[in-house]
Amino acid sequence: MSITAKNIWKRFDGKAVLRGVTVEAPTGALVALLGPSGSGKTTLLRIIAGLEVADSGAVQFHDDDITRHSARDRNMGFVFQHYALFRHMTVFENVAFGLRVRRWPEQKVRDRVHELLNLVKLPEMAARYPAQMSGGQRQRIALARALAPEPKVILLDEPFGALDAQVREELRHWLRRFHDQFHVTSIFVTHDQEEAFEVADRVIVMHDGKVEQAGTPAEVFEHPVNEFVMKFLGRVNVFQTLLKDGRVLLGNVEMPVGKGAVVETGSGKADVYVRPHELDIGRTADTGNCIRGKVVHINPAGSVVKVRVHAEDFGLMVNVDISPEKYRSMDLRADDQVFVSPKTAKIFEPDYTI
Ligand SMILES: Nc1ncnc2c1ncn2[C@@H]1O[C@H](COP(=O)(O)OP(=O)(O)OP(=O)(O)O)[C@@H](O)[C@H]1O
Repeated sequence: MSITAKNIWKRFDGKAVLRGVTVEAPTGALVALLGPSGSGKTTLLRIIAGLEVADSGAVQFHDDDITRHSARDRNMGFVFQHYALFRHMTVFENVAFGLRVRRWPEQKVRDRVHELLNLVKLPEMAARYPAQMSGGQRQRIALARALAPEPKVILLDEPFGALDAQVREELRHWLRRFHDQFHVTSIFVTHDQEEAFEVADRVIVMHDGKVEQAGTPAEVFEHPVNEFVMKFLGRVNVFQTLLKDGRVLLGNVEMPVGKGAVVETGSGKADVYVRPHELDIGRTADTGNCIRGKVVHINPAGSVVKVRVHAEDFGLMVNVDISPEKYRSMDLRADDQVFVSPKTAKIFEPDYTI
């Protein structure tokens, strides 16, 4: 069952927090709403859930307009950041709650609760109370509870936000595998880019009450449509360059931005974006087209080695990511002189100053 929110507007106290937002979660997809705090993700999710009313716009369940349906009639499951489990009820009763509200017969309730506890791999927890479980286990039970009444859509609002990094990562993989098994259409709110990319089939990047870009994780990461998306989706160096005669120059260094109207016809200043892994580093100025600098810091922890280089000629810090092999073979240290060359670069609309 696909779900669509069309041209949603919402104001709080006169301030528009959603400004004509359209999003779609195709049948069986796991879609992430990704954006910084205050971009309107939760408000949009609550409107889809029927917990908040939009000023204008429509919510559709497949081809049915459900804009005026109550939250209860929408039959969607929710999982929130802060464990929404009832403290005074056992795990069994928590999972059974939505079924009892719907007056399921007792035997069906029992069968369904046990089925779900098996699904979330916590069958032995039925008699426990929420306080007797870890945060990660509680969120799995919260998901079991949301799934119990067989909803067509699951809405998750920062479900792992309150957990520590390691548990969060485990739960992400778990959620992804879980989703691959059951394919319930799901919308997942997060402000964590890594989380969105690891879990979702589609990512919708929101900012300031609008959708900036929607697509697969690879599409939005590799082809960001604007500066906001570029900056939001990972670390990036921003170079202030000059457009001149079809060239994009940082001093004498030409930025390999490819062809396009901006470069062909533009002049004046323009920001150019280069991800740390799109820069090469060497001890000599082999290509000639490189930025001279001094290594100020090296962080070798992780799958890439993060090198910070001070480019004196331009008065800027440049972040370069290199492989551990390259780091070892160069025997790179702080204070070494290096030459940094861009392998590829990206330019958006220029900031004309003429
Ligand atoms: N009930 C409300 N009354 C007034 N303002 C609200 C209400 N709910 C949300 N807002 C405001 O709407 C804006 C969007 O909030 P929302 O919670 O949707 O953003 P978000 O992207 O989910 O942020 P976060 O990641 O911090 O939860 C914020 O400026 C917030 O203060």
